[in-house]
Amino acid sequence: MIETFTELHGLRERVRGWKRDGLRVAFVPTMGNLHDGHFSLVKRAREHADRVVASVFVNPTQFGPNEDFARYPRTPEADASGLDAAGCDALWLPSVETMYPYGVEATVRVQVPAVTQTLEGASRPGHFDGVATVVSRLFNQVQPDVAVFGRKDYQQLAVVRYLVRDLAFPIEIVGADIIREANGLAMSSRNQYLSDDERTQAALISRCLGAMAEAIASGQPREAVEAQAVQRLAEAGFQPDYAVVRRPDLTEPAGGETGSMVALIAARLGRTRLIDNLEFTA
Ligand SMILES: Nc1ncnc2c1ncn2[C@@H]1O[C@H](COP(=O)(O)OP(=O)(O)OP(=O)(O)O)[C@@H](O)[C@H]1O
Ligand SMILES: CC(C)(CO)[C@@H](O)C(=O)[O-]
Ligand code: BAL
Repeated sequence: MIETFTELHGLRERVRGWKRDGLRVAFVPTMGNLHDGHFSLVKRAREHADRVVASVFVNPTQFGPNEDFARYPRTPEADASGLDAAGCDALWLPSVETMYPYGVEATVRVQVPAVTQTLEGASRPGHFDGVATVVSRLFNQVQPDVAVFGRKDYQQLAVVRYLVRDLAFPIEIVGADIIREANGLAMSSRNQYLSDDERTQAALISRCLGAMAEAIASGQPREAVEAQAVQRLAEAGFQPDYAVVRRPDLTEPAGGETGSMVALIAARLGRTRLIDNLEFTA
């Protein structure tokens, strides 16, 4: 049966006990309202460790002033039973006061400038400072051997890899594949904001990513492929923030370059902002 911890002392005692017994501990950080994408991370974590801790914390410092912090779906009971069924051993469920005991505004901030100037970092100023700050705190609180992050948040995974490297966290980072609905829509807590019609429409994002990958692999120029994707999304009623092709490290590929690539899209549909990506070889 999963154990829920709301105070740091209890969580630390439990994790220390496991480590004293020579057990390897994995960590899955989330913002809750869990779905099969999150549960796949727990299963992945299980493959890498003897015990799994998940956190549910809607982190105020990664939301912009006009974003959805207040209305972000919060479902702690359902999250705990879903995590239990997925084989998670402990749930770390801190309040904002427990996470930021000296105040949200006054807290030390962690920045990862190398990968946060573009894409999500440009569309959501300050977002990755909040992510890097809370992930650093969470890593120090849980002190796992391994942590699992979804590849859906592709740039976030890059940020976390930099963080671990530069701050020398002794934690192995595992990236887990994107879990999708039957129509191709990447699972996401924010899909809850979509109406039934929008949910059907939203599958266009993954189809656009597939078309971008095919077009690049067949030698079409990157700028034209990106512009076509933006146009297709806009014509279908989306407000695209970006539709781009990048190298795996998120730098811009040269014209005609081949090898590993990633196509990334962020677009608003009604009041919902969606992101998705597709890794491919050109
Ligand atoms: N469909 C998915 N497949 C794989 N991993 C996922 C998926 N959705 C979320 N994750 C991962 O789960 C972790 C927690 O993400 P988070 O709680 O923000 O969920 P989310 O569904 O992405 O929410 P949001 O809608 O707010 O972006 C992150 O590492 C994220 O990449
Ligand atoms: C990593 C994370 C839990 C930090 O708040 C969040 O950004 C998320 O859910 O992807
Ligand atoms: N899934 C990334 C967290 C966020 O959008 O704030």
